Amino acid sequence: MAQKPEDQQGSKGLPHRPQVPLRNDSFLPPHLRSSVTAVPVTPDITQETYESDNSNNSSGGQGPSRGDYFSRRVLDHAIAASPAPDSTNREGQSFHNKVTVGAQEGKKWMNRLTEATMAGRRESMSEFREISPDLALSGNIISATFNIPHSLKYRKGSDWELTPRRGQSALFDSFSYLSSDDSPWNHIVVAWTGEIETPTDTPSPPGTPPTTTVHLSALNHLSKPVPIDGVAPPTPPLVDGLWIPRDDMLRLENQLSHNKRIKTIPVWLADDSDGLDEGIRLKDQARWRRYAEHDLYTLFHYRQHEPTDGRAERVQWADYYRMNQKFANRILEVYKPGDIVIVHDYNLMLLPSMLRQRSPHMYISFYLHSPFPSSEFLRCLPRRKEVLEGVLGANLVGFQSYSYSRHFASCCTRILGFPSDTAGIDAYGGRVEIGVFPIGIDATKVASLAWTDEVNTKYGNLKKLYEGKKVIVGRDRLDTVRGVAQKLMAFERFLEMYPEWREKVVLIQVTSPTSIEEEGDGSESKIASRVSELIMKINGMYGSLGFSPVQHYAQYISQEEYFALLRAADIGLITSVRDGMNTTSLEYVICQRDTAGPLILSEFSGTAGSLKDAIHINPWDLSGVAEAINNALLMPKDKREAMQNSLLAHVTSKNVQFWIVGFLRRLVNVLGSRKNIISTPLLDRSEMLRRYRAAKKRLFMFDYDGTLTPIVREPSAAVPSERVITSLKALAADPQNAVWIISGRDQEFLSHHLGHISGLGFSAEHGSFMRNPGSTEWENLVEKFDMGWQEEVIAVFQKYTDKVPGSFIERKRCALTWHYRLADPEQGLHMSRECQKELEGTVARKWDVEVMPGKANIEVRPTFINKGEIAKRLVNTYNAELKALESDDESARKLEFVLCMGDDFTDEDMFRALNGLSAPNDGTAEVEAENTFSVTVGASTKVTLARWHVLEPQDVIECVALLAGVGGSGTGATDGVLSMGENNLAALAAVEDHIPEKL
Ligand SMILES: O=P(O)(O)OC[C@H]1O[C@@H](O)[C@H](O)[C@@H](O)[C@@H]1O
Repeated sequence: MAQKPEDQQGSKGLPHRPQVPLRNDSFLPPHLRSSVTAVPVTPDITQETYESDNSNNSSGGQGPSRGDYFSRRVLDHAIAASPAPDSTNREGQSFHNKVTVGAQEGKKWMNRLTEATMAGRRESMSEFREISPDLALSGNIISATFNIPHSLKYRKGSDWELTPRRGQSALFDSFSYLSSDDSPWNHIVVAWTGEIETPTDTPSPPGTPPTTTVHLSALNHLSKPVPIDGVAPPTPPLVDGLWIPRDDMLRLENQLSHNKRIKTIPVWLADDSDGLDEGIRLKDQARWRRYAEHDLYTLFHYRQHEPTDGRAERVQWADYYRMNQKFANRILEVYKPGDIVIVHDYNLMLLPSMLRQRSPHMYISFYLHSPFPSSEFLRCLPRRKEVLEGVLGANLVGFQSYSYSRHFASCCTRILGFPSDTAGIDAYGGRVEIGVFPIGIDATKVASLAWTDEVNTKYGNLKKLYEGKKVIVGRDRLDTVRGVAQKLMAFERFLEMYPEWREKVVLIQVTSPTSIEEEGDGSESKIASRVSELIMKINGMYGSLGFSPVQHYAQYISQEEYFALLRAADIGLITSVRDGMNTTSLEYVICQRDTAGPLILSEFSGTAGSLKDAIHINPWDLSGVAEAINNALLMPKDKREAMQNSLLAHVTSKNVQFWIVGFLRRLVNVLGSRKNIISTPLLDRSEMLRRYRAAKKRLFMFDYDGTLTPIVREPSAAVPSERVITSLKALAADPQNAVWIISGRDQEFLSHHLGHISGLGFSAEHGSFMRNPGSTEWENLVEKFDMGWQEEVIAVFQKYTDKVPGSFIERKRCALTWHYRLADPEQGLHMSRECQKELEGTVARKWDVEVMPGKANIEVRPTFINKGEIAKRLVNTYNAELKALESDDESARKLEFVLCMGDDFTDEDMFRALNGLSAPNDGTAEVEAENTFSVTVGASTKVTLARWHVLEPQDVIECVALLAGVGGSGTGATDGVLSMGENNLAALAAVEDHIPEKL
């Protein structure tokens, strides 16, 4: 196999050579390796048609509930080179006049421009490795996308017929680039076969009834042409399945994996596709796209279905889940450490976390090609949590525009409760970065396709046909979000408002059928009839016998016709009411390089953010659009050219290569920086257990909220579970143990919920009150402190309570807390920062009190008393008692084991105190460092003074249960092991054996 440029120059002596040989077939699944011979040539993907679904890259056609499967995971976890074309040359002519029109010239011009653009930044692997030198990149990229880039036709026993798939041209062009010799990466695509078409009768598998013909259009009713004029095309007969024997499956895999342009590994989807030993039976093939297209696509474009009883949704969700799982299985067959996985679009939103679960250190990114709605909309989706959590398995999540990324972050905060900012989300103990990467097109390819002889002829014909007329061109898919009806209404308004243009302007609207299973409720035929009605009305009102102002083509058109049309236009009109990235608008800009026809673009298109020089319109404001059309038609040439130059420079420089390379650079950066951030090690439970068992006197200090119980919305609802009570009881019952709860909670709460465990000691309100084990009396440590500050704090808290709906004040005897857990999370956080600032600038200056931000709260308490002081006091007291025993054994004169666990800012005082008490490491410390386990509950990336971390309260409880010998943890790890009551190695090994599984 041909080597990439960099491999040929292995002598470059680069510090990080790929560990996996580049460009060999070890990257393929085993059964496809070394089968390079006799591979039939498949069509070049660059020759794909532009006739349909191409207008919007976001929607290119393409179980079980989450439980706690993911919560327990650990995430360690050109303008550039060439100047923009000048608007004038030396003679003062326009740049465009300089360019000779004609196929060859046009191609050369565009090639020169793009080559210059790319020249300065052709990537090499070493460049990527320099971004993050410590990253072990293999040089391989696995792209996961829903459909393979080909449509498939199957005939038993012969080679498969592969034709380029319609739509998603930008994405497929990015695949071509990554797979080409211009890119330093090895690239492979993992994708579903898509609905397989077969024109002939096929045999049945052994023992099953014979099957007959399967027609694609029978399987996905929405992929058939839309009956725009009320005449439906004939429907092919429905059949019950297509059987593909194993040999033919392998033949396709071989063809796809040796494709000249893009190597693909197909994902086979069928009900019983687990075995695949004999072959595969395909029945309702469209089912695999149903959930994504019916539920996600719709909602992401701000459209909602009527609520249902959920039965159909459950089935579709199960298919979606299984489909994502099949992708994960397929990827893991080829994945090697150091490979980068890029998951594309809404069909595969569960895939990142499914991969993360099975390969915690995988480099995973996710890119959403469609819009992402605001949390107000997303929260209507019954599976909102699963979908968000699925994506959060990625290291980097990319969006088309800033507003989509902002919505995603805000959904993660509002729906999942994860802290987020504009750059990322803190989730599952790690950081998921987000970024904006507007997709581009392959400008060189489009330019070369748009100036062929055939296109030139068609262009000439069109110009002749519409001689003397101004031509407005629209090309959209016929679904509700493309705004075709809005466009027609605006055009009608234009003819009404500006009668001088009647009979002088024609709107050529090409409408292709949708391939999206979006509506399922007949909306697609409703929109088709609405479009027909509007056209009839406009043509009836403003047309004549010899002229129709709207020329409507409800069909796929050829690539040549498409480009001829874009070139022949005086105005490009895009009125989508919502779309991710509109590639037609980008292709229009290329096609207008000589004629500079203005582009009128909906502000609701993701492209609007990048194409600043287009004329932006609101498709809902019909008079505004009409006005924009009139202005565009009257626009002076120099203004049009200036706009065009700027747009063209943007489209050619921010092309598809720029997009994918930018995305990869950012990903490599994110992965590299991940290594440098603070990482507190995960608690070594076997080491802790060993030390525990060896110790004669042990001290335990547990925080309460967020440590022994999860944080809940209503503070009073944070009651200890049965397992917490049983484990604490067992631990405290051991006379060698001193067990304390050190909390910000008040005496009443602690006494009420845990006071019955007589062996427990308590410290309430961050150290203000103490109750010794075995006692019911509380000692007041702040008795002598002036509490005058409380009224001032309450006044400030009250002000914020009035401003933030859902917030409230918790008055304890000493400490005061303002909670915003029930408030809007973003407003709550913002106002809590204001509140903290205000308190620090006023009350805290006057009184000796500390203002502490907690989890969705702010607390104020006297400075001199804190949890750290209590920790010191306990260690000193117990050590003093041990010394008083005057044992001969030196080690028995001090605590031999200390475990302290907490989750928030206030617990850091305990960790700080213990760090002080366990130093120096020369035997003179109050407690030896190796016997001191300070553990924070939360991410390994959290800034903490603790030496260890665990992820969540559940882990704390399992630790307590492990030490106390309480079984039934659900892992079985401790069952029957500690009850042996002996410190034998076999028992310990048994525990250790189970620990990795648990962690
Ligand atoms: O110190 P802990 O146990 O984490 O508690 C912190 C805070 O948690 C909150 O939930 C309580 O309402 C407060 O009263 C308390 O101070």
